[in-house]
Amino acid sequence: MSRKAGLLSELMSLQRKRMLLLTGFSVMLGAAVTGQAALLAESVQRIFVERASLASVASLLFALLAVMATRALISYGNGYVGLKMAESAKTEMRSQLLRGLSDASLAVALDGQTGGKVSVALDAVDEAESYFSQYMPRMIEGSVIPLIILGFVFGLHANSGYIMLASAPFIPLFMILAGLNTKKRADEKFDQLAQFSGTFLDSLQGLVSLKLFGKAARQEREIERNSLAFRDATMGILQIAFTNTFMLEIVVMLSIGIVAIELALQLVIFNSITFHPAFLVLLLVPEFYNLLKNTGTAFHSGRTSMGAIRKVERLLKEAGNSVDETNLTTIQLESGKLSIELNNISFHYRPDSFELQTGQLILHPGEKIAIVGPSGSGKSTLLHIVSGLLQPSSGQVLVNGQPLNRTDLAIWFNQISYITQHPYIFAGTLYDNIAIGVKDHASRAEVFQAAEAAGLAMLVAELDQGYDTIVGEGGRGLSGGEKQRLALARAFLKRPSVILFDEPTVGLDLHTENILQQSITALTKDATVLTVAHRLYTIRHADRILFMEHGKLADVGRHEELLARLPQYAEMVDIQHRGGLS
Ligand SMILES: Nc1ncnc2c1ncn2[C@@H]1O[C@H](COP(=O)(O)OP(=O)(O)OP(=O)(O)O)[C@@H](O)[C@H]1O
Repeated sequence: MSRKAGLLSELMSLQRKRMLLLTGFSVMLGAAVTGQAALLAESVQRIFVERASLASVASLLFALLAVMATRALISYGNGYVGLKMAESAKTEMRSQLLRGLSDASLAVALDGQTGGKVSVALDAVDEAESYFSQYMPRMIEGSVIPLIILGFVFGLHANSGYIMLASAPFIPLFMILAGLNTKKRADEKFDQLAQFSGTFLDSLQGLVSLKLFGKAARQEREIERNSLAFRDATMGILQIAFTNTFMLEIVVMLSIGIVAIELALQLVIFNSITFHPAFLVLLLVPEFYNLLKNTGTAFHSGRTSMGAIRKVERLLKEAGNSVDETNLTTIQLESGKLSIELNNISFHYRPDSFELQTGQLILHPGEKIAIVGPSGSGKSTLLHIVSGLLQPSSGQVLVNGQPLNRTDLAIWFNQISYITQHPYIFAGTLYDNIAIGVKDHASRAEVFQAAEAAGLAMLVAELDQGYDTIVGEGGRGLSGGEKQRLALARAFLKRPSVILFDEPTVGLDLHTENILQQSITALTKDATVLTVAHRLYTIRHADRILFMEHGKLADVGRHEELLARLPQYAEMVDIQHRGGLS
């Protein structure tokens, strides 16, 4: 769905039927309110004024009871529809967020604080609930029932009707004045909450580093500062709410008082009205103002919710409009050897910063390509572009001659494996962590086979619970080499046509490196491979080497060719030969 119309109107358009239902309920509620007052006034008139026997008014009292029960039932129905509206709006917002964030490019995913995004997806969406469960039902009630009551009162006693008509606009006026301020404060509140959540998660994740650098106390103060700012923003909103309620109460009490005095004067001094209609009007007046007052209170919480909805909308905008995956897929890929063409790609993270430029380059099917170059020259960025995680600013990636669009990514991801230096291990069993390598279900035997091929069998044998050992956050830790092997096992299970690989530079002993190398050779046998290479072994055995410098491809060729013609390359190889000491 288009986001041009705004998230709120998008959400409201999904609620049309329920809004109609609420309007119907409100009309019925208006009839019940006036009916209840009429029956009550009639009962009082008969029992206390006309001194009728209880038996003669029994049917009247039963009717009154029935109307009261119906009113309660309709109110319940109103609340239920409101909750259903809130439920579906929250589901819609969360699924849009989930889609938006998972479809977002890597650059967007890395932008901003994770904790802030989590807070928007959880807290802001929850806060948006009252717009649908409170604000909308009260607003509909407030625009239907008071009109019914007013019409009824005008029929009974026009003067009271005029007083109600003259005083009623003060309530929406207060609502609007307070609401304008609430909207701004609600925006501030959610900014504070997102900042607080972001800093909190960031600090938790980096707790070890903070402690080691003796900065834990400083971070504690930062969290405290953020939390106090959030408290102040919340208290500011509550202050407005209390002032608003106080002002509304005064307006309501004054208005009821004026109508009551006017009725008393007409009844006692001018004798221009009888007890029955006067009492009926007196019963209806508080109903009228209470409804308007409830609308005022709901208006306040509605404005707070709008702030939350805007926060969700902003995050959705940042994530980029989620791609509608239906029928947009154009690329046709079959497993096997795939060629990749980089067609004059340029990319920058931000304007006026580092820029990657590839020129024209074809990676042939089954070719083993190594990317080398100084730190910061753009090797990982190039890998991210080829993987589809980053979208080029201009130029195209072509796979088997077909341009790779954002909509094709699901198909493309099915064909590739990207093994980074720090593979992510999810909280779960070792088995599940390997099994995510395939889109469809993999048999246990296939998972075991993949683990064995990746050299994980020895580790599994040492674990009490074997493949069912919980790893990742909160589970058993894994070493750098073990994580790499786990990532390789995922790839073995997937058997991709293209493998993108970011070799770890440090930390692996020769034995582990040997096991990994054997696994990698077996895995990459038939695939097209693009490796950010640090090991001399990989570089030497590559079919071609891309040498990158300042974001550009400085040269492309075989090891011997580059040694002969590119001094920077020769120097790099020399340093590697001397064990990295220069
Ligand atoms: N998310 C980002 N936002 C902005 N700039 C970035 C981002 N990621 C990387 N860069 C910058 O882009 C440039 C290339 O980074 P990249 O990680 O591709 O280099 P690299 O050659 O892989 O480096 P290394 O060998 O040290 O891993 C660097 O100047 C880096 O600071």
